Amino acid sequence: MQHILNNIAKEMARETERGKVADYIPQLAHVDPNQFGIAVATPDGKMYAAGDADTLFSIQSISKVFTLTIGLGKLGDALWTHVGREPSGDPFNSIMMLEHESGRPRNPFINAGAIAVVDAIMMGHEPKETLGEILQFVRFIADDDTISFDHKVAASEMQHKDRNASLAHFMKSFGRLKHDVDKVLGTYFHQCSIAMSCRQLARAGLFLVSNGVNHHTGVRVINAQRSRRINSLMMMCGHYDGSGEFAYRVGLPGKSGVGGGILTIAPGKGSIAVWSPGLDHIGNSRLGSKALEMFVQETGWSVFGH
Ligand SMILES: NC(=O)CC[C@H](N)C(=O)O
Repeated sequence: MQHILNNIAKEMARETERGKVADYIPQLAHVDPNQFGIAVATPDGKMYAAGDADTLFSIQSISKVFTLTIGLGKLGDALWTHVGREPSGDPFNSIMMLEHESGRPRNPFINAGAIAVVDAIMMGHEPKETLGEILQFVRFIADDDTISFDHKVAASEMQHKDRNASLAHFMKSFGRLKHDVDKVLGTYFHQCSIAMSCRQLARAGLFLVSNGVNHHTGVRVINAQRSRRINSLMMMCGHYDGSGEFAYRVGLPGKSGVGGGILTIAPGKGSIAVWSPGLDHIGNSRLGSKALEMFVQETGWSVFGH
């Protein structure tokens, strides 16, 4: 495994087409695109890593997997009255389908859906309390109390919130959001600003590898059925309108973020986190996807076989 990761990191270092760093969040535009990291955590407690696997990056939309897990824990199936679970085939920040579907977002991984989920888990609480809960959960699954928000990234997004604010106000006009729009957005931007390394992220994904149990800590996080369902959603919706392409090339549940990270789950085998800040036109990490494609080719870890 270590050999495979070293080879992938070496290949990626040679790449010249590295994609484009997200610049609509000015704080992310400063990130050096010449970075690449990969880490694999396995249920037997092993961790393999190569490249910039200890560098912290903004997990952005990968956080939507964690808030979905919290939301299902709090509301159970009632969460599905707030958000659907079908692939959108649209960009992550699209407003189009919201009107047709009366303000109920298609799935929890597009921005509108994640905003609806965070509104649901706030349940009358102040943003600070909800953020404390989200951070506590991420630290718990990653078994790492050093994980924190990057307040500069959150502030940068708040300053350039127009698109997400439009989505939120539009949903609110259908009576879909319970809380004040700015409070919901502030909470959403902070959840997206969580900074983690590939190693931390790979460990955080372990509970989805083993039917809800994190074998690193030995603790059951969710039940097996819920774990299976979250993985299905990641497979179908985790890369927005690039989800089909990711399934075709990699064949694993995965969730990307515009910080350039991708968390990928190989059920029963391991949790793989990759990071490279340059994005493709859809907003998914260009080298991250490429590295994962190489990884499944070498390991045969795709759920569809070699
Ligand atoms: N795809 C993403 O990672 C988008 C998340 C980002 N915080 C946004 O709302 O635009």
